[in-house]
Amino acid sequence: MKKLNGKVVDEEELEELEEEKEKVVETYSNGVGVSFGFPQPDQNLVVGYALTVKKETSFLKPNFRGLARTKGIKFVCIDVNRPLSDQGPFDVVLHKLLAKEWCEIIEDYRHKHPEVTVLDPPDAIQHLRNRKSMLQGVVDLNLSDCHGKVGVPRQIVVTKDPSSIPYEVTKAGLKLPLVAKPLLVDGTAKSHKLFVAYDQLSLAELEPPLVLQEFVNHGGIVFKVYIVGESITVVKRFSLPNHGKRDLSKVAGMYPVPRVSSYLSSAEDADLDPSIAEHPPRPLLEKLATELRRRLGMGKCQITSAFLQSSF
Ligand SMILES: Nc1ncnc2c1ncn2[C@@H]1O[C@H](COP(=O)(O)OP(=O)(O)OP(=O)(O)O)[C@@H](O)[C@H]1O
Ligand SMILES: O=P(O)(O)O[C@H]1[C@H](O)[C@@H](O)[C@H](OP(=O)(O)O)[C@@H](OP(=O)(O)O)[C@H]1O
Repeated sequence: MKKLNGKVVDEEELEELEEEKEKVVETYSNGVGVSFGFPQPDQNLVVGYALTVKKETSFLKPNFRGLARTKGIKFVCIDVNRPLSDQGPFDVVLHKLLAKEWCEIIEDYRHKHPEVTVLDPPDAIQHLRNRKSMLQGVVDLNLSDCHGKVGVPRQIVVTKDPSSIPYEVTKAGLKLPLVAKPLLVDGTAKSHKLFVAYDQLSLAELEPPLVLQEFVNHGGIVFKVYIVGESITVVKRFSLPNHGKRDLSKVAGMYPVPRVSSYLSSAEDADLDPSIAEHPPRPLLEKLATELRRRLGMGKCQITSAFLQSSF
């Protein structure tokens, strides 16, 4: 463990943050249409934030703070060791801390300060902490007549006894290769550690709780779709390459997947086959956004050019 800006971070986290600092980052947010009452530039809006060091570093970058300042938005760090009501006043409280005690503090604050926009109310995002429940709103989407379809890869959840995984996979009829993902999503590096498994036996080496998802060939590109209020932003990222039937007979074992589609993997300027690189059609995105807003109140999803057999 080491200290950064007075906060304790583990070695892996620190390494990631330092790597990140060296990279030039583009801000792709256009801020258009954000619906929770952003002020005109001559007004002031105070956003209190409570974030991990990792999130503060990746999100509150100097260029983003600068852009916000020009729009009259000021970010103020919340001291989690002091009562929240003694701080501020805030127009917005932005937080991504998951501890139970913190969630209770935030809920209490929301009730005492209904005039403050809390992003996000813990109850509203609870289902996003689990890779099974986060897909629930997508599983039963019925987007007919809008230039595509949206679905979820076939998957099972394994909560215990890794030695039973090969049996469970056979029982569910899942086809190899499989993508193994930690079930719980808590913002740690561990929760983003994915593996691709090419044979049944190696599956027993995995550490539950996890989801095992069929690998969906999609041409090595994903589109991340960010929906905030009325605004829909699509970015094109590199992804895992297709696997062929022939490769499969030669490959065995389990392979860790790096953060293959992070913002460092932008494919915006790559020279790609138009059949995989063209953005998903606007009517599909708009319908998807409408449905996600209705069901979840917000949305971020990933879709591929095969649009869209899958949303992972
Ligand atoms: N079922 C799948 N079939 C093929 N590739 C997949 C599948 N699931 C995930 N991937 C690949 O792995 C990447 C990461 O998957 P996922 O988004 O589920 O994990 P994550 O840790 O939340 O990643 P991110 O930080 O990019 O949001 C995807 O962008 C995609 O490239
Ligand atoms: O930057 P994009 O491509 O949108 O991917 C995000 C992931 O989807 C999020 O899950 C990451 O947040 P968490 O690490 O808190 O889960 C988030 O982590 P970050 O905010 O620390 O960059 C990103 O990696």
